Amino acid sequence: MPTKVAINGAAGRMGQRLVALGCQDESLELVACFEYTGHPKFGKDAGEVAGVGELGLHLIEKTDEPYDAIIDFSVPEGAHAAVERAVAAKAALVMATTGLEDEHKAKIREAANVIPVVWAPSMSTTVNLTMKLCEIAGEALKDIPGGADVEILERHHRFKEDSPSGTALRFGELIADKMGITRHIHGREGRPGARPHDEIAYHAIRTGDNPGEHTIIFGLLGETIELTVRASNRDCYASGALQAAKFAAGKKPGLYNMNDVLGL
Ligand SMILES: NC(=O)c1ccc[n+]([C@@H]2O[C@H](COP(=O)([O-])OP(=O)(O)OC[C@H]3O[C@@H](n4cnc5c(N)ncnc54)[C@H](O)[C@@H]3O)[C@@H](O)[C@H]2O)c1
Ligand SMILES: O=C(O)C1=N[C@H](C(=O)O)CCC1
Repeated sequence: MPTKVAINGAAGRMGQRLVALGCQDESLELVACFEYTGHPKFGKDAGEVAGVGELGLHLIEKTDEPYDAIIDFSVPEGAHAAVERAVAAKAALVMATTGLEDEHKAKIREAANVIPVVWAPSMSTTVNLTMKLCEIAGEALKDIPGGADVEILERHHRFKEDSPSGTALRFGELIADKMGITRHIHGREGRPGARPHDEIAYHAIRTGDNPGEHTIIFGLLGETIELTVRASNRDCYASGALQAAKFAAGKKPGLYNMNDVLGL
C-alpha cells in the first residue's frame, strides 16, 4: 500500500519540489497540499503550481482525507499548524522548517510522545554525512596542541528568512559537543581582539538563488581542514523528506533524525 502523504507549505520553493517528486513516486500517494489561505495561488491545482500539470489536488487549508504522514516546509507559524494537524490525524510528522522559536520546538518534542516525528534542519544525504565527518574531526582535534579554530560559513538564496541556517547551527552544536565549546558568535566587527579557541563563529552569506552550501573550517597552526557540502538544486532536500515520510509512517511515537532514516 502506498504511504499517504500530505504536504504543508505546498506552494513554496520546497513544497513545489515535493509535489513534483512525490507525484512520480509509486510508493507514495499525495493526498493533501496545504497552504496559507492568503497565498496568491491558494485554491489552485498544486501540480500546476509546481509545473508538473494538473493533479486534481488543490492548495487547501483542511481535508477529511486520511494521511499517514505530513511533511512541513513552511514558516514557524505553519510548522506549528503542521504539528497540530499531525497529532489530530495521528499521522507521522516530517519537520523540515528552520528558524523555529523555543515554543515551537517544545511543541514538536511534546508531539513526539504521541506520534513519530522526523526532525532535521537538512534532509540531504550529503549534509547529514558531513555532520558525521565533522563529529569525527571535532573529536580528533579537541585537544590538539595550539588549538583548532572552528568557523562555519553558509551561503543561501536571497529569499531565505532565517539566519544563520538551521543546518549551520546544527553543525555548530554537534562540533561544540565533541570539543567542549560553549561560546557561539555570529560574525565579527570592530576590534574583538585575538580569537579565543573556545568559540564557534558563524557567517551567513545571502546571494541570488543559491540552494544551500556549508563550509566547516577547522583551522590549526600550520594547517587547515575545510569540509564543504553543496546542493546543486533543492531535490536533495525534497527526496530526503519523502524518504523520511515513508520511514516514519507507522513507526512508534518518538523523535527520529535523518541518521535513522538514512541508516548513517
Ligand atoms: N530541512 C531541510 O532539508 C530544508 C531544506 C530547505 C528548506 N528548509 C526550510 O524549509 C522552510 C521553507 O523553505 P522554502 O524555501 O520552501 O520557503 P518558501 O517561503 O518558498 O515556502 C514556504 C511556504 O509556506 C507557506 N506558508 C506560510 N504560512 C503557512 C501556514 N500557516 N500553513 C501552511 N503553509 C504556510 C508559504 O505561503 C510558502 O508557500 C524554511 O524554514 C527553510 O529553511 C529546510
Ligand atoms: O533554502 C533554505 O532555506 C534552506 N534552509 C535549510 C537550513 O536553514 O538549514 C537547509 C537548506 C536550504
